[in-house]
Amino acid sequence: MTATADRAQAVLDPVYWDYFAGGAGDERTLRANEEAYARRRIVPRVLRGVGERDLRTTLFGTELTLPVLIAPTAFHRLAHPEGEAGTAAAAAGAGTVMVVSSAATQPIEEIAATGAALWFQLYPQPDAAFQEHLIRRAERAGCRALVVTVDSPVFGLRDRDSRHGFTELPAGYACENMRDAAGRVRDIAMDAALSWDHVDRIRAATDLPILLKGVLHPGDAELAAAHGVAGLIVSNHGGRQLDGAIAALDALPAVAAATALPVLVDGGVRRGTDVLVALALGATAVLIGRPVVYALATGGRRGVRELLETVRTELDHVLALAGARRPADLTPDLVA
Ligand SMILES: Cc1cc2nc3c(=O)[nH]c(=O)nc-3n(C[C@H](O)[C@H](O)[C@H](O)COP(=O)(O)O)c2cc1C
Ligand SMILES: O=C(O)C(=O)c1ccccc1
Repeated sequence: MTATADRAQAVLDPVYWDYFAGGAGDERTLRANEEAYARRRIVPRVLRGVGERDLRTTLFGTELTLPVLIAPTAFHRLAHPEGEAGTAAAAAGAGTVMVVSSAATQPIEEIAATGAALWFQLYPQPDAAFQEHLIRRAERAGCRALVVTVDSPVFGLRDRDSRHGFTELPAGYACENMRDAAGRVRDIAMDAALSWDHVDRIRAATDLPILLKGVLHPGDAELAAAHGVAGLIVSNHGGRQLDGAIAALDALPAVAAATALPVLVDGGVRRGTDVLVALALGATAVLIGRPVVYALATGGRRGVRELLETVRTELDHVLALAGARRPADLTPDLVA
């Protein structure tokens, strides 16, 4: 991953690089996410007659060819002119799901035209009518799930962006999926007053499965199930929100133990071994954020496809070495 990050830094405007790469505060949580994987050691099983591996995973009725999704990240056109549609084309080619950010810089309909299986990420909006408008649009575009980000009651304080004065998209770019019924782009509202009532409201507004993204506490995992949520994403927003928050991987086991819902995790997943460790510790699948943006910046859709194929090859390989035929064979005893 380091090589791609370095190449991305070399091609990107330094302001955009810092936006993509950076985190909140002292970036402790940003670092902790990767360090948590680096700390784990795999305890492989031998002579299991594994044979050909099978990486397929089904999530809410969609079959993925590998248990690795594309995390929602903002502003893909700042990374590469192909933008979100380039990323989606790679997801389609690889046979996985792209979660499209609320802050995508292309219309969801254009992203969907690539044929990719899409989920739509939603910042819960205090204006109920506007929120319902956004949900309808995502549904009509064919999105198969809603990912409701709950770790952002306020926007994270990111020193790198403050230093650059990077507060909004440059001219010629817009959050195309934040248009209201009159076609005007609205700012993404973050609202610390939001509560579980709001989750209930979103649920009442759609039949799509709802995942909550940004859950770290097992108590919230229990509440989520009680509120009819379909799945969870254990995440600290890639260290961009609450600096000092627990590493995503460290939070995973307790969240997975607290609920029967499918639990996904993101933050710091860089290699096939990381995917193996996350699945062994209770995840049904993982999502990848920054590496996708870096691959898009350096190679457009082909770059992102290459990244996904590399992760697939690595995961297939380490499953064989650890004595597992399929993701479901991975259990916590395989990780020390
Ligand atoms: C540049 C950037 C933009 C992001 N934008 C969003 C967003 O719009 N919505 C969201 O829910 N998460 C967003 N995230 C968080 C990612 O979905 C994900 O949680 C995180 O990047 C995973 O960590 P990783 O980058 O270490 O893989 C963003 C992350 C980055 C790096
Ligand atoms: O930068 C982010 O992490 C992010 O989530 C976001 C939220 C709103 C607008 C743009 C990006």
